[in-house]
Amino acid sequence: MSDLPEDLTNPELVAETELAFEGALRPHTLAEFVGQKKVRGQLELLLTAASMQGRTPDHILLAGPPGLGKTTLSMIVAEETGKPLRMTSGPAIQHAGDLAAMLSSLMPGEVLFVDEIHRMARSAEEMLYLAMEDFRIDIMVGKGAGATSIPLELAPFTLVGATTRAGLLPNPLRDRFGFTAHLEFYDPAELELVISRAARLMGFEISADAIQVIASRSRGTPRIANRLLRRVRDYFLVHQSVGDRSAVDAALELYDVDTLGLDRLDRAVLRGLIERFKGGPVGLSTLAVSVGEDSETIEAVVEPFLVRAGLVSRTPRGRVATEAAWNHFNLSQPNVL
Ligand SMILES: Nc1ncnc2c1ncn2[C@@H]1O[C@H](COP(=O)(O)OP(=O)(O)OP(=O)(O)O)[C@@H](O)[C@H]1O
Repeated sequence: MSDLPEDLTNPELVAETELAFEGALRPHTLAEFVGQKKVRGQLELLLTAASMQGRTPDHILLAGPPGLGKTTLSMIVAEETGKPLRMTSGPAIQHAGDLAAMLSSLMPGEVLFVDEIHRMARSAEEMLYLAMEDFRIDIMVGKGAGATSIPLELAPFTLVGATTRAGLLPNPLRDRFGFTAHLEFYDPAELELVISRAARLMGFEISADAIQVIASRSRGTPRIANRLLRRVRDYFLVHQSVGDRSAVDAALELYDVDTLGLDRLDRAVLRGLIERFKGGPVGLSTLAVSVGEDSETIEAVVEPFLVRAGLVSRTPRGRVATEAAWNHFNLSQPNVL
């Protein structure tokens, strides 16, 4: 059975039922997209220049933790260019043939979104280099000494790749993107805008200070903000409460969302760091093993927010719990000599 409080603040997990809800709240244009001012400006310039020259926009890599709007931005690129969008993901491309079939059926100008692009098969990656650069692929026919390659022209397309692990992409692939957008966690004021927009779309009243509380517990992530808002709306409905701060506090307490919005895994990592390793420094893989998770999840999903929240720092000797982390658990940091 799923543990609801844990799921609530995990931006990686998206239930089927949530997809329709997310779809309804997605902004459709760059102007509607809240926050990420720098990335918005960069994308706007890239898309406008391409449209002025009547060409397909350069390939775009969107890098950043889950739930910050990478899928949404890929949809916006398609909407802004007025072209169809084809969506797939790295794990779905396990053979070069899967990719060849998709690339050869693209319409001119189509936007191809590849989520988790760092998880694509190596053979497909190599095919993609040529496709991105020359809009061409080489199809191998036959086997062994008699094998020949037949070039196949492709319609020009824009690849939008999304990754939580830009560092894992091989250089030749990374270099073929005309632009890499690094999505940052949202600050509370931006999340307040995301939440008030979503509340408006969901058609319910909520006070400004209630919005503030939700924003402060959303881990800088719009997906979590929208999810908490949904639970708060349920609470308002069932308890027939007005959308004020005390009802929000009660709703979030019920779902065990702490004051910083930390989830079970965040807390396990922090507690492990403090209790088992006296606050560190400790290496990433040792820390991951101690909480029963793989290093990739800790590095890509858990750590970025803990670092950004000032709870963990990365040092050359390993991860260290900061004083704020000790304080969060009401523990006192031992004196470091
Ligand atoms: N800037 C934004 N303004 C308003 N809503 C946003 C914004 N960014 C994301 N959202 C909302 O947050 C939810 C998650 O966004 P999205 O699916 O684009 O994230 P993602 O980065 O692609 O996540 P993942 O990598 O896990 O697929 C969606 O419901 C979307 O509407």
